[in-house]
Amino acid sequence: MEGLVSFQAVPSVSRIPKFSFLRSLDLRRGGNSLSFASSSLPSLSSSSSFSFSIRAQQMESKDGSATVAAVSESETEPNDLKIKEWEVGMFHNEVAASQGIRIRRRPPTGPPLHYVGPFEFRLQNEGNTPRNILEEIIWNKDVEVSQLKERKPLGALKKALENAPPARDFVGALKAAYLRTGLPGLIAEVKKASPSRGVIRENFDPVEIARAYEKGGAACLSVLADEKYFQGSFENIEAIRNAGVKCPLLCKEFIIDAWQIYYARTKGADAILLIAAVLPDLDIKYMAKICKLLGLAALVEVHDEREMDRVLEIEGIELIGINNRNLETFEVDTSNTKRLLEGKRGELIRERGITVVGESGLFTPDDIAYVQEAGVKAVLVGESIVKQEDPGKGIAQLFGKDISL
Ligand SMILES: O=C(O)c1ccccc1NCC(=O)[C@H](O)[C@H](O)COP(=O)(O)O
Repeated sequence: MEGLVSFQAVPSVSRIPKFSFLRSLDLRRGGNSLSFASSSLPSLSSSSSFSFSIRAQQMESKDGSATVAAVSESETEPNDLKIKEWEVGMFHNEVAASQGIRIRRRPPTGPPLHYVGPFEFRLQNEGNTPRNILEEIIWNKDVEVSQLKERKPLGALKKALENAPPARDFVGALKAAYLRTGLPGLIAEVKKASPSRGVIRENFDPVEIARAYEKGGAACLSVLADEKYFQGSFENIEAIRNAGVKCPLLCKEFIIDAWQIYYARTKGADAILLIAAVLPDLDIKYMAKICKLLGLAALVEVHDEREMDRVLEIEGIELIGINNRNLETFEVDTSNTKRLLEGKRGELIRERGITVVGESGLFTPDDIAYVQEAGVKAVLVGESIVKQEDPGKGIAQLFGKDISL
């Protein structure tokens, strides 16, 4: 029988995926679909649903089962590396899913093809398309970073660190601003465009905007590095730093690889962003350690209670951002900041002296007062100030007074 047969399967074996099952796969008919039996199926979270397509001559026995047996090593060899890469990606996704992370990492080249005798298998991961904008950004970042890493290996970056300007105290600058003004320290964002708003500022000169922010009383700056979705760049960070702007700089990038942290430092960044919706706990721990080593601050961003609880479990976190924007849906709700700082969580944060940053959707003095009342000592603001003709004056409007004095 020639044709395309596909079926859904939700394997429950919990361990690192191994593809030895390909060497002996037993396919059985179950109703109008096919089911399979194997003792060594890849371990997947219960939410994952994998469809297997089989395009081949199907051998059927009388009871409706089809058995694919014993494929030699030499037949699988060309595909082995891809399979391994895919396994690692799947394992990462499984760990992430167990921590409530919905953002999956990109399958390296799509799922690998498997040739088993006359059979050809492709494991398809729900069509291999990102499920939301954040996932799409992360999948693109994966490709981008691997290309950049080839051009500038970590060894070269470590060497370049010797010529990087010294890291400045990002958290210290926020605390000093709070003490000086009695208002949340401002991280003013140098942001040309965003996926939710499109182009926010047409005549975009990053250095001019950075200078205006500094003059207007910003404590620190956040500079978008992502090119594809935000029209930012690492060169903007470098240009602002080289122009002599004194405010410490946050590299606003989607960090998925420690390499990016070193890269940000070589460009003059003083802080980086770690997004809990994207990074499993171990990655956050590991990356926060690298930041310490390089003298960088790590702003760990959360959006919901589960992410906040995960981050509070990690020792040594000094700076937490609460994003009011849901990065999967773009929905903005400033009451998110308040909700996440209520009760035990707020107590723990105060006890530990963690600085909390209220992020996104802040437009008016009332918005600032609202998140300050909720417990933040800093705010991260982009759109409302960057779109003003004079972004420095935009700051005065946002706070309802001149905070530069
Ligand atoms: O801003 C977006 O559309 C966006 C989409 C997907 C991922 C991240 C995104 N933004 C990052 C931010 O959270 C904001 O740039 C930052 O908090 C400032 O927000 P705002 O003051 O609302 O510009």
